[in-house]
This record gives sequence, structure tokens and C-alpha cells, in this order.
Amino acid sequence: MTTNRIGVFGANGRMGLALLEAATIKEQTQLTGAYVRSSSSLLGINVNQVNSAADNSVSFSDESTIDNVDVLIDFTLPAGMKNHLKTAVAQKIPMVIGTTGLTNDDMALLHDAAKHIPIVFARNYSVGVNVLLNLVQTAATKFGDDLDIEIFEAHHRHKIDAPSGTALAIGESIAQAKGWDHDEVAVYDRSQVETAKSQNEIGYSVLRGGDIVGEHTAYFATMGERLELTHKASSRMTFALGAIRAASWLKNKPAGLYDMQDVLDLK
Ligand SMILES: NC(=O)C1=CN([C@@H]2O[C@H](COP(=O)(O)OP(=O)(O)OC[C@H]3O[C@@H](n4cnc5c(N)ncnc54)[C@H](OP(=O)(O)O)[C@@H]3O)[C@@H](O)[C@H]2O)C=CC1
Ligand SMILES: O=C(O)C1=N[C@H](C(=O)O)C[C@H](O)C1
Repeated sequence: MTTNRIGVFGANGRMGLALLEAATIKEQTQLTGAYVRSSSSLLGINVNQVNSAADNSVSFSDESTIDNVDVLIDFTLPAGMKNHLKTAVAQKIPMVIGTTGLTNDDMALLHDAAKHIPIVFARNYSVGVNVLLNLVQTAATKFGDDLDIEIFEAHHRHKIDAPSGTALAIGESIAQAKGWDHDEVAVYDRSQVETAKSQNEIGYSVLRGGDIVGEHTAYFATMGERLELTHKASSRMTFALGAIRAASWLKNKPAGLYDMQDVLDLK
């Protein structure tokens, strides 16, 4: 197996810094690019000075100077991801994307780009959440129709998008199993509603605080019993190592849009 050379966008972000470390420690993987914005004060600084576990032969560089990279990884914001996607397509470099908060239009861009390069897009790169996406389908279809389905998620105080990408992925997985259109059954706010809920809905609730890495619970509540399926991430390295695993899996794949369940053979 040849070494997979990894370039990381948003290399100074919370996930970016974890990815620099994950690409350094994972076997058969080499960190070759750590990209920050052209305005960043980190340009030219060794990555090791910011994360002591990252490869000390690599310095932060401008995101327009990509060289010696087999797979690019993006955990940034939607605006950054869209620019980075254009770069990857222009240079024909496969891409692993973890950025959340994408709109339907952003998703259409991903589908278009995937006609030209292989892309893994996942809203959560942990093994546990990807197993959970299957478990919720079983739960959603075994209780009958008298069932209330709610999803709760909790994240750190800095998180911008809500509900989290993972919560939405869980909801979409449930909707698929029930044969529902997710956009029609998703309920994000009950504060203005003065009627009781119906059984054909998926309710979302959100907590933001402190340093919570990421917690998700799917509730399946009926008369007399309730099933709660919970996943708790305790380290960003879980996501970063998952993304590096996806990058290794992706290296010689044909153009197309894949997800972490493809990588983990969970479909
Ligand atoms: N799929 C998964 O498993 C996971 C996904 N995520 C997602 O990853 C994303 C990043 O999370 P996190 O690391 O906590 O966020 P941070 O805010 O810590 O980092 C964001 C990074 O993106 C960069 N960035 C933002 N906008 C742009 C832009 N327009 N162009 C170029 N770079 C840009 C920032 O650069 P600068 O500092 O210069 O602003 C920064 O380096 C979020 O969408 C989050 O939901 C997070 C964890 C796991
Ligand atoms: O922003 C985060 O931190 C996370 N974002 C992802 C999401 O939106 O689901 C994944 C993980 O929960 C951490």
C-alpha cells in the first residue's frame, strides 16, 4: 500500500488541528499540506508550534499553493468548503468533506463536483454514529404507528449550525425508513404552535454549551415504554481519525459521492 498524502483546509480550526495530528500518526499516511486563509498570521509557521503532535516538517501555507497531495480534507464553513471544492475539481484531487450546515444548493454543488472527482461527504466520521444511523431505522419501524420520534443534540458553545449535521442525518435516516419526506415531517420549533403534536413528525431540540464535543439521542416514545439511543463523542480525534480513514479508502475510487457508511461497509 502506498502512502496517502493529505492536505488539510482550515488547518487552524478545532477540527483542522485534530486532522494535522491524525494525518501525522496514522500509518501509511503523510501530512503534506496545512492550508489557512491568505490573511492568516500563521502563514509560514511550523504546524508543530501550534499542535505539538503534528508533523514538524510541514508549515501552514496559503490554500492556493496545493502540491504533493493525494486527498484534500475540508472541515470549515459552507463558504470555505465551496471554494475548496472548486480547487479540488480544478486540480482533480479527491476530497473528504465534514463541513456541516450545508443548504440544498450547496448539496447540489457537491453532487455536480462528484461527477468529476471522488468525494466522501459525511456529517459525522465516528464509527458509532454511522452504526446509529442503521439502528434508528430498526427502531423507527418496529414500534408501529403510535410512536413519537424526537432527536436531541448537544455541542460546544462555539458551534454555529443547528440542529447539527449529525442530528439531521439521524432524522433523514429515520424518515427514509418510515417512507416520509424529511422536510415535511421535521419540526424545529414548537414555541408558536398551540396544538398537540402528531405522530408523523420528527422533533429536534438543541443544547449549546461549554466544551461538549458532540452528543446525540434519538427518542422513540410510545405508551408504556421509551427507547433512547445515544451516541457521545468525547474527542475530536474520533472524527479526525475517521476522516483520515475515509481518505485512505477514497484514494483510488472512481468519481462519485460516497459517505462514511460506504467507507465502513455499513450499507
Ligand atoms: N463531519 C464530522 O464528523 C464533523 C464535522 N464538523 C464540522 O466541521 C466544521 C468545522 O468545525 P470546527 O473545526 O469546530 O470549526 P472552527 O471554527 O474551529 O474552524 C473552522 C475553520 O474553517 C476556516 N474557515 C472558515 N470559513 C472559511 C472560508 N470562507 N475560507 C477558508 N477557510 C474558512 C477557519 O479559518 P479562520 O480561522 O481563518 O476563520 C477555521 O480554520 C463545522 O461545520 C462542523 O460542524 C466538526 C466535527 C466533526
Ligand atoms: O461542530 C461540531 O463540533 C460537530 N459537528 C458535526 C455535526 O454538526 O453533526 C459532527 C459532530 O457532532 C461535531
